[in-house]
Amino acid sequence: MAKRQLTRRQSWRIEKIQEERAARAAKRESRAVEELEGGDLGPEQTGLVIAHFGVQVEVEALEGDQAGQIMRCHLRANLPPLVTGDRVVWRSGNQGIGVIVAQLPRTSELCRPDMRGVLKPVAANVDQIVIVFAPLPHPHANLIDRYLIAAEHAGIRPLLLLNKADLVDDENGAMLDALLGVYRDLGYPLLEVSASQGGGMEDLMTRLDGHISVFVGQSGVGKSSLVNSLLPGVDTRVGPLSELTGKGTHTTTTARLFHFPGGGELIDSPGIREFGLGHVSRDDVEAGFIEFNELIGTCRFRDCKHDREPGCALLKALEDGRVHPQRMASYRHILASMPESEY
Ligand SMILES: Nc1nc2c(ncn2[C@@H]2O[C@H](COP(=O)(O)OP(=O)(O)OP(=O)(O)O)[C@@H](O)[C@H]2O)c(=O)[nH]1
Ligand SMILES: [Zn+2]
Repeated sequence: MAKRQLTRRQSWRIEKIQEERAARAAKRESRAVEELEGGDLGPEQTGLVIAHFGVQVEVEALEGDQAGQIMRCHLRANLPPLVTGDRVVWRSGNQGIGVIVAQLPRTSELCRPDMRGVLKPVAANVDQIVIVFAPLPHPHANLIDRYLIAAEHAGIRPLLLLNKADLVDDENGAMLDALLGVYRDLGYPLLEVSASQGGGMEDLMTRLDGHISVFVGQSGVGKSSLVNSLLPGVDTRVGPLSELTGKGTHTTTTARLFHFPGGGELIDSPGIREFGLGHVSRDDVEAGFIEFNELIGTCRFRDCKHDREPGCALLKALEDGRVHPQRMASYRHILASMPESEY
């Protein structure tokens, strides 16, 4: 989509129109739900939201004869907003359309700021963030640390994945070893693969099995290549079949859940691939540096900025080699990039 500068007034009007549209859609929805509920509904069963389209969702049945089947569902009124990955209770209606009657508790939420800057969940129950990097484009420790902070903040385990292992050579080898060493020492799981040459992909599949994963990372590191090789024959850019034309519609915004043939699930969307450090506080940043955990709160001054204060536990740990200089630099860089008010 082309980016245009909108005036405040224009964006306000667009928002207004969108709100009115949403209100009309909600009204139509509630009539549809009433109609469905007036008819014969199947028993309550659990399902998994695999995609989300405005006021309706696509649900995969998790139990019984219908397990694995996908059904378009309306939402009963007063349900909280659902996102891809949500587990729900639903009932099937006639004509292959169902009704969601309840949302089951989430174990995690991935959030992104919406157009107004308000944090909104975009995926639920993700339990593994695969942070992809490569010899090329040149990996930035700082960016990896930002993803790690986001993962720690969301309470989701990270997996560091070096792709394009085939491009490791004498020139970049030492730099990559040093980079990987820092994270290995911190105890983060690490894997080296090559999406194009196939090396390490079996290990990756094993790591994906039993998890709902998302792939994140800088543009060009090979996320599409990885996903395409793990989901052969699936066009992840194609949305649901349009009822009118029967052709796939390209949905670029909503997240979709895919099953890896080797086990495990992927939730993917362009938005999720760019998922980064949204709105976090100084405390969140500190909590994201897991090696700081036992040090924070032990500085001489309660409001220590760990800059040059005497009796600073972090500076002492840096001096003793318990905190890696690269991580300390990264921590400072991230704090410096945050608005003053967050301090
Ligand atoms: N040598 C090598 N090249 C790879 C590998 N994986 C991907 N590439 C190449 O890296 C380039 C970028 O790959 P993409 O899969 O488009 O990267 P991406 O992370 O999805 O990029 P965005 O779509 O911009 O976010 C392409 O030219 C791929 O062919 C690999 O394992 N080895
Ligand atoms: Zn300090």
